[in-house]
Amino acid sequence: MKIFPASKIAEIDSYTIEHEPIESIDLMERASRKLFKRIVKKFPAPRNCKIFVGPGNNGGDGLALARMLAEKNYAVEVFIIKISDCLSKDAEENLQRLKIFKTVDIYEMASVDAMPWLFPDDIVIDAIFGSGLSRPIEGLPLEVIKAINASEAKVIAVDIPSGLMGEDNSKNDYNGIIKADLTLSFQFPKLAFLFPENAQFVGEWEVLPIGLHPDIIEKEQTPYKMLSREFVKSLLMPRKKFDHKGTYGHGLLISGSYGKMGAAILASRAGLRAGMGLLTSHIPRLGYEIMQTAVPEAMVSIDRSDIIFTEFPDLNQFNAVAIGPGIDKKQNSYRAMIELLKESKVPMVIDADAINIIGEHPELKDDLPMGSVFTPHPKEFERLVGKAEDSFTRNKMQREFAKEHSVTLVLKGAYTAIACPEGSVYFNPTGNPGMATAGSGDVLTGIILSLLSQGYSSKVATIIGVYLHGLAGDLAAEKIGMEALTAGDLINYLPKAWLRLKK
Ligand SMILES: NC(=O)C1=CN([C@@H]2O[C@H](COP(=O)(O)OP(=O)(O)OC[C@H]3O[C@@H](n4cnc5c(N)ncnc54)[C@H](O)[C@@H]3O)[C@@H](O)[C@H]2O)[C@H](O)CC1
Ligand SMILES: [K+]
Repeated sequence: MKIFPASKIAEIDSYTIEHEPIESIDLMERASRKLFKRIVKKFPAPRNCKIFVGPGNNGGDGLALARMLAEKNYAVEVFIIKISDCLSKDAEENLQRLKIFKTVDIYEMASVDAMPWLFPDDIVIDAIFGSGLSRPIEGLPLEVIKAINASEAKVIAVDIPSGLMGEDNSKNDYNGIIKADLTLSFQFPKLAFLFPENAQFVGEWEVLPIGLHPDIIEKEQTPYKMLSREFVKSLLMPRKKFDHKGTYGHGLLISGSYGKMGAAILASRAGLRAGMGLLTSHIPRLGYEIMQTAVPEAMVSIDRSDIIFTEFPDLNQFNAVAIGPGIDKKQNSYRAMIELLKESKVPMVIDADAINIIGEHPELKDDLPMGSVFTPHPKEFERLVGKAEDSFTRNKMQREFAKEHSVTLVLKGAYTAIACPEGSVYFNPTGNPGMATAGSGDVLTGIILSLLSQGYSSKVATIIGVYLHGLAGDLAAEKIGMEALTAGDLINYLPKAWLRLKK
């Protein structure tokens, strides 16, 4: 699913109005009907609804919704916040349509003194500003937003919480943003919903399709996309009858050190479960028996060092390489890393301390093999790319890094973001907080290595890998809960994740 910047939404709207064709007031009616149906489904017993309305079409949606709820016998009060002298054309039309309902009290709020008391059982509908917001909120609407946020009422935001910018909130005033319990977004999520610091405003969010024109959605370009099962499934290569293990490639995994052999085991097991034909695990000498016992399917290559990574086997036999899980960043590992980057001609996954080594020695960035994939968590990202004060800026830095170095750069977290060399960013919807556990990243590295070895491009291997990893986490959490989930469970649920993905 594409995610468009707020600035493009008016364009998509106008195209729909002209080419469907549909009157703009009818498009508003269709959108509001979707809101109405969703709200009634969520709160089937009529509740007191207090609807706060702004001057634009977001306010128009609120006014149309008020009429629909009143028809269904919900107790509705409408508060039109006096922000400008007139309402938008369609909002004005909906105000006239609403006035016919004598059961609905309509108040014009010229000052915050007219703010009603909000009870915990009330439903507050936030229809103050939508995608047309152009600057931080001040004055009367700011006071109203603060009062709503101070209440215990359930808050439902129409399209986007008022005050939140669709993308860049780096200069916003956080006091002037509605804190919604539920956000019902028209047709697409907004980019800002995917950033952790905005979760306090967005609450849960859902997308309501409102029938915007498919041609313009197809034609209009955007760098931001949300992964879906259908899309990820369409990227899979089918297995054929006469395939043999050579068909699915041979991966080299460089991992483990003294005290961290678990990372090597997890990444190796995950790699095999993700379908690679052959795996060679290169580990320090102390890990030999551990690996042979825990992962009998893996071949083992032994480092001359007992405890760390200092060398690697002949690379010619491998289709892909991964380095990082559980390695250390000792001086000798850094030296071996210089050689590895120079010699490798196949795509590489670079994770954990391998990222930190490059972060500490930025000149290594000039030797990255084509098709490299980086998988940092936020702290490793900071060491590699730099510090950002907010997620939008971080996302921009991520995109620029991916482009400049021609790499795929994953930023792990809720809605893991995958930035590709050509400038696009894919956000992943699978996964849950149960996966915030030791070894989860090692499993991801193993999976991506496995897919690269099987011949998927770096971009596709990363997309499938990230999606599958999160899906395994979701299936595991469904069965055993989030608290008890460990990285090993992610591997155990990989088979089910594959089946669900291919269903
Ligand atoms: N395609 C769709 O998704 C549809 C969306 N609908 C709804 O329309 C709004 C967008 O409406 P728009 O009129 O463009 O913008 P707003 O309602 O957000 O209001 C903008 C209004 O306010 C002024 N303004 C902007 N920022 C400020 C500010 N900080 N302080 C004061 N005033 C401000 C601006 O100049 C405008 O006058 C979308 O979110 C949906 O809810 C349609 O109903 C259906 C199709
Ligand atoms: K809103």
